[in-house]
Amino acid sequence: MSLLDGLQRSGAVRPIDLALAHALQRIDGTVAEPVLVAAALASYAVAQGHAAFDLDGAPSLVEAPLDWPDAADWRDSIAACSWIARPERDAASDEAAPLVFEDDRLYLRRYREYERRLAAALARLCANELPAVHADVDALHARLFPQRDAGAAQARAARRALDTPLMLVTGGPGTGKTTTIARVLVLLAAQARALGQAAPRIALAAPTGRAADRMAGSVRRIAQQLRDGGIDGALCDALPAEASTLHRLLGLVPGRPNARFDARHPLKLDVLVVDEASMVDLPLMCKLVEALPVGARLLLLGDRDQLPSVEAGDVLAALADASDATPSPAAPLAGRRVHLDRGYRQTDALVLEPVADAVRRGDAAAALDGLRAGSGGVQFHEGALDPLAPATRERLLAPWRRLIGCSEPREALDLVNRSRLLTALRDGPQGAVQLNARIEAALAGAQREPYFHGRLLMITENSARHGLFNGDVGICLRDVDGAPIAWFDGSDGMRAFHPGALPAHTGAFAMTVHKAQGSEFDCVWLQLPAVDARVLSRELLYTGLTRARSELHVLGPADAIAWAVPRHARRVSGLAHRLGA
Ligand SMILES: Nc1ncnc2c1ncn2[C@@H]1O[C@H](COP(=O)(O)OP(=O)(O)OP(=O)(O)O)[C@@H](O)[C@H]1O
Repeated sequence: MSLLDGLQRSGAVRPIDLALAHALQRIDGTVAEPVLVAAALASYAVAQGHAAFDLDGAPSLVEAPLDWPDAADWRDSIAACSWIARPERDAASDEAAPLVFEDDRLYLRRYREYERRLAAALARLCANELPAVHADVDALHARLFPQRDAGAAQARAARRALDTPLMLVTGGPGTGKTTTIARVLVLLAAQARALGQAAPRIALAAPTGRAADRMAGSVRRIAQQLRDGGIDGALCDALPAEASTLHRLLGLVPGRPNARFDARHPLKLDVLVVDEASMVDLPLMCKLVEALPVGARLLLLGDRDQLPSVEAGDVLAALADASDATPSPAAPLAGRRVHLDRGYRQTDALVLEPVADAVRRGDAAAALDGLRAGSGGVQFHEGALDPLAPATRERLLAPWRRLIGCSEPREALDLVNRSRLLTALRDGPQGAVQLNARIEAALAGAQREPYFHGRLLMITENSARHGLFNGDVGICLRDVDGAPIAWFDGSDGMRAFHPGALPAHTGAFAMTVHKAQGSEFDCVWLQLPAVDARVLSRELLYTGLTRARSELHVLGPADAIAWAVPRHARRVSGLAHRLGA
């Protein structure tokens, strides 16, 4: 049996990946079989979140015991194929070739172009000349960041942000990224005033609606604190009260490839702040940076230890690596990042840092010790494989049961958003689908209705027509006549939909950690699987743990910690290399 047949029979890759190989075979019967297989894998790699297929990575990309070609032979046959461009050998190599082989990575042309365009756009952005920081602004900086040891990294990040058009601020939850950048925006307003310019046009954006709402809420709170602290109100007015999703900002409509704003029709702003940058994928980051007008500033906030974007990328990690490169003309991002590592959040109860830090560092034994010690709001239900078992059932369901007596949509949504069951997997007994169904059955009780009072819903597709987007969460409530209505949060208040008219959606009491990226909950129940799975990674565990604000329950075998912590959810990408790392 040929390798291509073997790949097909294994069921490990998608029909569309094989279709690319078969199309190539039809066009040119002389294309060697290893090349056809590599083409299928280049397509499959993108679906797995990689920008390209790394030739040495076949066994870890495809879960099937196949006899992979010898790496050197594979390389040679790819290099000899006229359907694959080789820009390193021939800069003008065929623009029409569907695949590009570069740096030992095989790309679908489109993704190689996204990487190349993003690297070029970032280099252009970094080359923008900025006026020198005015003395008044330095004075205000000193006032906003009184030099205490604890806040020194924040002060440094803010000062650096003033004199660079691109700045990355990385750090875990509650390390003060938003606090720092909000003060930077006040300083930029002061700089414009000192130079006799109009106040800067500032936009706040994030990859998901929830993350955008959370950011806007934080910035509004910080603006008020600054006003209360005696900072000039006119400067504080420069802080936007709202934030939008990146899709809305760019005018990207589902199903249409082109954004309303792009390099030829740039965004009308001077400063763009993007939160949760770890969730931004390669195509979106490319479109975003290209759409910035000349002279604009970009401030990226994120936590590189979290899961990378679902779609192709791991852009934040690449940018962070590029910012750590030795300064040189080939490394435009060098020195443009500050990492904040001290947590400030007022947690009353939750002491998460020892466990989260151990996971981040890759120390499984320390993570397990921290979980077992179980102090400060962290509880490890060691060996528990079913959160609905008697030991935890009522504690898990209690906050959602309270919804029965609640008829006010916003109050109900706030209540239900306080607690969430997160899973590593989607399917199987410890997966989100089954657990959610069982929770719904327990809560619906006598109602036995699919859209029972208090059911939590999550939208799973983008629908511009409804103004509802993948990941939006809403609540079903019965109206006075007993008819079910689904309520979703909107910028103008709660919006009502007939459940039958909603775009694709699912129940959301239990959801995967992937779906919970960008959200936080007072209480998180994190169910780990009984058996190892490839999605179980250090980043997944870290992201799951850090969604909790005041109470965290981890359920699962101790082994799950040992499986997850050594495994990285890293992605194949050439972006850092293009930026001199
Ligand atoms: N230097 C500081 N001194 C005291 N408190 C601080 C300091 N910096 C931040 N905080 C407080 O810590 C909390 C978290 O800050 P902030 O929201 O800015 O963190 P973040 O890194 O943006 O968090 P997230 O990743 O969740 O968005 C806030 O309550 C803030 O007031």
